[in-house]
Amino acid sequence: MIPKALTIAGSDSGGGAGIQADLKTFQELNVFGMSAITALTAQNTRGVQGVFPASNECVRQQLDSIAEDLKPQAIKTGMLYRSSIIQTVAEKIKTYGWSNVVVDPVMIAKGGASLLQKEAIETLKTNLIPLSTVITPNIPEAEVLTGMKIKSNADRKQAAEMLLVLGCRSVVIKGGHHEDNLEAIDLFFDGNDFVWLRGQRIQTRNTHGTGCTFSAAITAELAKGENVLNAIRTAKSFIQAAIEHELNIGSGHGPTNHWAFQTYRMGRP
Ligand SMILES: Nc1ncnc2c1ncn2[C@@H]1O[C@H](COP(=O)(O)OP(=O)(O)OP(=O)(O)O)[C@@H](O)[C@H]1O
Ligand SMILES: Cc1ncc(COP(=O)(O)O)c(N)n1
Repeated sequence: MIPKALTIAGSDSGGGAGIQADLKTFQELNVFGMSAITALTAQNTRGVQGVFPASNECVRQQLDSIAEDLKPQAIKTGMLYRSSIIQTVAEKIKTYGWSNVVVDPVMIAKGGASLLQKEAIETLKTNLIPLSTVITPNIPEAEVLTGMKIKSNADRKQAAEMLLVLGCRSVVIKGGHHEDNLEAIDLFFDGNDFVWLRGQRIQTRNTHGTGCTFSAAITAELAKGENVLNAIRTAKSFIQAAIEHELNIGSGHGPTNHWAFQTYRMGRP
């Protein structure tokens, strides 16, 4: 059986983040990729020049078309933009009984553009996060979702505990935004164990789409039947390779190298 994964996210015309990063990642991990697009963005490595959200009906129909014919073994959400799209997605996850749900609570693009309306944060917390197998906030997103400041490792553990109370089955709080100069360390928590996932921090500005790529890699591994922690370990290895073997495309924050994992590194750390 060919594993199939679905991404529900925004399109990045520049090809480094969003739907484009997700489908490239699925492909590299030998998973058939499908997409439901929540918004079109006019975007490049310099920033986001325009955001054009889809109608609820457009999102609904894409999800129905996929569900009626193609059963995804895992799904991820990225940019959802507004409350009513989150509600639509949550309803469809329940209607179709989709499991292995990865929620990347995308809020703000690197250049500062808002990819989620402020009033949608509550809907994300109450409607979507409780349906998720794992959520993958970066540190600023975890701060918004918990209302606490995250500085120390102890803070991050406390935030992970608070996020689990929202109803997700597990959480990984990514460390890309941490001030550590030597390592990029992510924290996994599933209610029992805290696991720190370490990687060498690469000094580069070519990190556009790291979060999307990381959560897409988790989704691809879940679609193949891997457990959550193994899926996250592979995703960490995938993103490490993609940042390390940079491409230098564009004049701003360039995309990561989605070929690198296949080319240079096949295993988990
Ligand atoms: N400079 C870096 N070197 C190595 N790994 C990194 C670097 N930056 C981020 N990572 C890793 O990439 C993954 C994504 O983390 P990050 O915190 O950057 O997510 P994000 O904020 O959602 O992405 P973005 O900043 O692109 O929006 C994590 O596994 C993180 O540890
Ligand atoms: C359509 C879209 N979705 C998400 C992101 C954030 O990307 P990331 O956090 O992976 O850099 C983005 N810039 N554009």
